[in-house]
Amino acid sequence: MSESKISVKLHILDISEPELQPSSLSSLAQTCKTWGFFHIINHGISTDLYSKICSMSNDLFSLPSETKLKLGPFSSSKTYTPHFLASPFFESLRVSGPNFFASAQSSADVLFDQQSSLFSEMLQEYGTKMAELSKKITEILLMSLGDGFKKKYESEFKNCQGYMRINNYSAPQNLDDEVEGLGMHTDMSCVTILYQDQIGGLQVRSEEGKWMDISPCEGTLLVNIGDMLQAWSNEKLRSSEHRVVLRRPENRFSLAFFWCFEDDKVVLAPDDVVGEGSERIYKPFVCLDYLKFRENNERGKFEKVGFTVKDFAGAKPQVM
Ligand SMILES: O=C(O)CCC(=O)C(=O)O
Ligand SMILES: [Fe+2]
Repeated sequence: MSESKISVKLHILDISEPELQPSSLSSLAQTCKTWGFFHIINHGISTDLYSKICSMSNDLFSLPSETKLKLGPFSSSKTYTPHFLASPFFESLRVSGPNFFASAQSSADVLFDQQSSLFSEMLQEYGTKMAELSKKITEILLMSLGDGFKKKYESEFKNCQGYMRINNYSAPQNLDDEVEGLGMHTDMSCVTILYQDQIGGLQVRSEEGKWMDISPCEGTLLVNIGDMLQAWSNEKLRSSEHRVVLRRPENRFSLAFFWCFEDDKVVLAPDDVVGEGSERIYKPFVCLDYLKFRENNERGKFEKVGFTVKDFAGAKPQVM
């Protein structure tokens, strides 16, 4: 499967800057149209918080399968995705906002014998910070679309909600070649903020269909555009296909935060976003209907995707 070990060079956005230069905004817009991925620096999350969450996550995923399976996918809580659903190497735990503490604690209560709120407190802190960052990032992305778009935050994005997935990739044995840890997919979010550890393996698919590595870069977080924002921006922002390949006999840890429209939001690119003389690429659709489509469709299922928002709401029929 080894196709490419070429790393892509992505725009780096300093999120602490109070005012961005027009050149920085236009470079961001270009990156988002071409790759849909960029790095952020000075995000204010300490390495200490990541080490702690990573170590807690190790404890959690080391529990026996029977214990973890009490959380899903066939239990009522469905917060746990076991091995073999997305890939033999992938498992994850979902923690939902806005009350990340309560969500994490309800999983911790099932998993751990000893009562402790440390895990949930950390995830509450992380979730809150990620929600703040997501708001800031969305506003900057709106500004990158052009003058006057920032004000759309209030009317369109103020009810966005976040959830996160703690992802654990187990170490592949007998590595002659790389293996797929997480199959090709697009995210269903508006934006995703991703922390990946130093193992590497995340890849983005170029517009020409070539897989490019996104190498870990210490101190940065990775942001990518999801399907909701691709549709809302009439493809001025791209939701790129990505995947994870495993090349090293080591465990890999990542933490993905998804910032999404509320379930009953009708996604429709505003006229001024579409622009005069351009066609609207997507028909209006209700967010939850798209999420269900992805969940229920064999070809659009969870991480294994060939079927996304364009197939669901594209104004023109897709050539299959
Ligand atoms: O583990 C990673 O680096 C990527 C995870 C991912 O793409 C996802 O959870 O949607
Ligand atoms: Fe993803």
